[in-house]
Amino acid sequence: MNSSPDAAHAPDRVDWAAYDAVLFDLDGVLTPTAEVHMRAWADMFDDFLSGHGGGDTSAYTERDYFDHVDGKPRYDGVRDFLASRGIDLPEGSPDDAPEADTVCGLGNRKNDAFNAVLERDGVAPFPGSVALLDHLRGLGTRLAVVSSSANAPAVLEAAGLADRFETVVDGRVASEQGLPGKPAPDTFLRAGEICGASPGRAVVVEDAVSGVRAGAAGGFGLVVGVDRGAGHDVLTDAGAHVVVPDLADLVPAAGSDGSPA
Ligand SMILES: O=P(O)(O)OC[C@H]1O[C@@H](O)[C@H](O)[C@@H](O)[C@@H]1O
Repeated sequence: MNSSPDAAHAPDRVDWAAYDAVLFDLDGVLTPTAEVHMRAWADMFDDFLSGHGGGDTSAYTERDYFDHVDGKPRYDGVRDFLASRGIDLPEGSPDDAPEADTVCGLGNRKNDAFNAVLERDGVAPFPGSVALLDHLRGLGTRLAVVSSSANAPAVLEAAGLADRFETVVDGRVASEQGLPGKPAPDTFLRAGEICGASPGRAVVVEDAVSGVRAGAAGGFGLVVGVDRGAGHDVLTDAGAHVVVPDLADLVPAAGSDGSPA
């Protein structure tokens, strides 16, 4: 990138050819599934809070999602939200039944709700994101998905995007390899390594504050925030160099960078 951060990071000036790899978050970046996660979390927490005695049981809001849950691995989201309300539940274990009032039980309850919607409605990717993927494929850029979700492979499959990426570092891979989840940078660093790109030559694309923080903490060459509700300024403050409402805004016009759009 050139020396002036503002000019260098203006959406129409992103020089994709300056990077070896682009590391995409999935839910809310490539597919509208962040909304499905959001709905499933809200249904589960509404139900839980209405029947719980201690701590702050006031209504769960969209702000709670963005501040405490968005972009984090499943049980981290449950734990961080409950902590924000002063509610202490036993951790339990991933095998817990969805009815169990444990951190894992609540996470599993939400996961069942998420999968029911995915199965019922399917998912279509954001057209602007597909346009950017097409552009990057034309440039030969190496592409990865870095998602906190253990459901990432199923979502990619359902969206018809499974064959677009060289690697998928998802929630399951992270726990198998002992990698801390977002906002720690480790999952992005791992994907960059697999794609043979140093952090300075890789781009992180994220819609969640926790994910943007991970990109900033990893020292990536460019951190793109996609504002699907977290807020432009919030994403900028978390460390995004560029914030756009849709990735179509980052697809250069045909021929402007020597490649087809
Ligand atoms: O699908 P899983 O494994 O429960 O992952 C949870 C998280 O996955 C992320 O990709 C979403 O953006 C989060 O907001 C969500 O809570």
